[in-house]
Amino acid sequence: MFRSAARACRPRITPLRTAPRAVPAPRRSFFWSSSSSSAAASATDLAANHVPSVAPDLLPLLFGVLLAHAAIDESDDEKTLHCPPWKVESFGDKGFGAVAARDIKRGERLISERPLCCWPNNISAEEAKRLFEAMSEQEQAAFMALARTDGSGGVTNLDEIRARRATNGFSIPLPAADGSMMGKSVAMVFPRIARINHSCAPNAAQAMNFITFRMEVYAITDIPAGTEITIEYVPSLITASALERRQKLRTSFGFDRCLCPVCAASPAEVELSDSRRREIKAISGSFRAGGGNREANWAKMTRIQQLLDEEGYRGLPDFGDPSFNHAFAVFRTMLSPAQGSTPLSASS
Ligand SMILES: C[S@@+](CC[C@H](N)C(=O)[O-])C[C@H]1O[C@@H](n2cnc3c(N)ncnc32)[C@H](O)[C@@H]1O
Repeated sequence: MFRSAARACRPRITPLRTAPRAVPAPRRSFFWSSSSSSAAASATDLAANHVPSVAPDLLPLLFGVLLAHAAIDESDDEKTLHCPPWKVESFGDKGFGAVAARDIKRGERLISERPLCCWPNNISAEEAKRLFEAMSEQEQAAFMALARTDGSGGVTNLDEIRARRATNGFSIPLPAADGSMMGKSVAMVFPRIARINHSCAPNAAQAMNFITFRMEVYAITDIPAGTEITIEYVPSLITASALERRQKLRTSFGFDRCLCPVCAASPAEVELSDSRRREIKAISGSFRAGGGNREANWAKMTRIQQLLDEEGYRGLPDFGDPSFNHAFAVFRTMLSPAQGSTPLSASS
């Protein structure tokens, strides 16, 4: 199952789309006693982005209503909703994969897709069967058409339903009402996105949009027509050696041998890649110890970026440390200033 959710499926939390109705200024009436001004003020506060108290047995119904009415992002067009710019082709040992059907520009959204199912991460065979049987025939057919891994990792010896869920599911942390992550993750399967294979130097990235309840995939490089579109399944691979990545992919997905260009390169190139990733790990880890002046830190970040470039890694890396991830994202923003301006220097 995709474990990349914590970073790559990072939900984009934005305020509720439906603007709350303006609450009139409290007026004295027989509803409010003269001593109720504080109650009136807190009611005004509540109206802005309030999550109502809901009786538990109404939750499934309300969730269904919210899903049915969740607005489509205005920038979603028919293509990203229904017809992604890729063809599904066979890639031999990797099974099927997604190939760009036309030239794709960096930053393009390739798809915006609702999950086929949204299930607990760990379920028994009986529970999986029950949930599967509750799906429509069309949903069941789409689900069963997906790949199932028979590899040697964590997804062996599973029944047909759970094996498909494990091979194709994203484990997605749910956001809390205040925008923080609740820590509880659920498994979601997106039938078109599920055809995208993994790469340790991907050209696309995925993110869950909880407003539309759709997974979105973006190109992070230009992707020429005929090129395979890939995403990263597991977080923090940028600091892992080929062997460590193999172990992580085996445990999470049951595929033993990553056939991406980084892992399938010659032994000498793999060794070079390992040494770059070791250095990235060492430098990013050195920030945890704290200290260092701005110039030294800038130099370290610059070195990491150089190593990433040599590695052909175009995504925003997950170093396994949220605060360093954030610092590096800020560094990247400073590296690519608006056109026409001068990059900020270490001393500025
Ligand atoms: C979500 S599916 C991807 C689509 C799948 N190839 C298909 O035929 O539908 C994940 C499975 O694809 C295969 N796969 C994906 N990326 C791979 C890679 N880099 N190397 C080898 N196999 C890969 C593995 O069997 C993995 O369990």
